[in-house]
Amino acid sequence: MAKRVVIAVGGNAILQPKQDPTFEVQMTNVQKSAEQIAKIEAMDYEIVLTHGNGPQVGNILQQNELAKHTVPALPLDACNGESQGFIGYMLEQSLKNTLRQNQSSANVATLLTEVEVDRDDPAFKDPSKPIGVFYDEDEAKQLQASKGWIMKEDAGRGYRRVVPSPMPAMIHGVDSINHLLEQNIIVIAGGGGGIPVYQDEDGLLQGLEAVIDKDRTGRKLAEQVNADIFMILTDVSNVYINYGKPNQKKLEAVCVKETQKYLDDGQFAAGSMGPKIEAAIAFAKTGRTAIICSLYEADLALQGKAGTRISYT
Ligand SMILES: Nc1ncnc2c1ncn2[C@@H]1O[C@H](COP(=O)(O)OP(=O)(O)O)[C@@H](O)[C@H]1O
Ligand SMILES: NC(=O)OP(=O)(O)O
Repeated sequence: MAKRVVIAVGGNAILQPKQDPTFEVQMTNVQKSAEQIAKIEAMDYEIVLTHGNGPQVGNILQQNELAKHTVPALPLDACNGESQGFIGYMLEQSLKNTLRQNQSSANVATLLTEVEVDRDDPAFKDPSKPIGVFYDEDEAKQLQASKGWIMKEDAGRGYRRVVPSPMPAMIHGVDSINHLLEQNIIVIAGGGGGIPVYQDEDGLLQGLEAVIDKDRTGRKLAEQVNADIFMILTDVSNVYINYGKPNQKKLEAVCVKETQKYLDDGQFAAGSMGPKIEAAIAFAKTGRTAIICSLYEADLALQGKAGTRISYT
């Protein structure tokens, strides 16, 4: 029986911080990512693919704000939906073309995914999710004063606007995902962490203005579709301790207890590797394996030849 993997691709797979955020640039990046995902498909895995949207949803929000005097602005949950749609389109088309070239019989489907969160999640009072482009300190101060945006420093890379980022509690559409996987279809779901929603007093779904972390949603998705492996693809080959220092050491196979200790010791930056490690630990606690590795070594990592593997013991 084919093994099931949930793969979360990082922002760099779609747009790198210094790149111009044109559609063409993002499409070129996505095409390279699709070639890597197709290698995993060729290894006979059932694949659920999820992805970030921080730069894209920030840019959509800004487009809305700039045009609001002529076209009414959409709320952030609708912007999340837009970003799922256009990133899903780029991924789906690139994957279909690559699979066709590889003469694979697999197909691809993108699902718009709502994710339930707690309306009273404390994250709504403490925005922390960086979105959109980077600014220097002076620009950040000006934007904070003129537009009322909340600006925070993002992992040593500059200042960005931040929005609330509640925890994902329940992914919608898992039955559909399971059905598609059984039909040899790669499913793109939970993009941008999913569209945050809650159930109101009448049991009706309503959108919320927030951006969920895609690694957290990826982990939840992996649990809900009963995946064998949860994989986070990013722009470093491994997780390191003492990262960036002369004595940095790469982690290859680590258990939950050891990884938790490094996390508690502050080895993983809050806005970047920290959430990935938290998600990986949470998944590994279910007794299955989480992998963090480079997008370009994903196939090797699944064979145990690259990346960082986090297991319960
Ligand atoms: N301990 C660590 N080991 C490896 N990378 C780390 C560590 N701490 C921070 N990082 C940073 O995490 C980055 C990946 O996180 P992030 O930029 O959020 O990725 P993505 O956009 O791919 O989700 C790496 O480029 C690296 O600079
Ligand atoms: N939603 C989300 O986590 O996006 P990024 O990975 O691009 O920050």
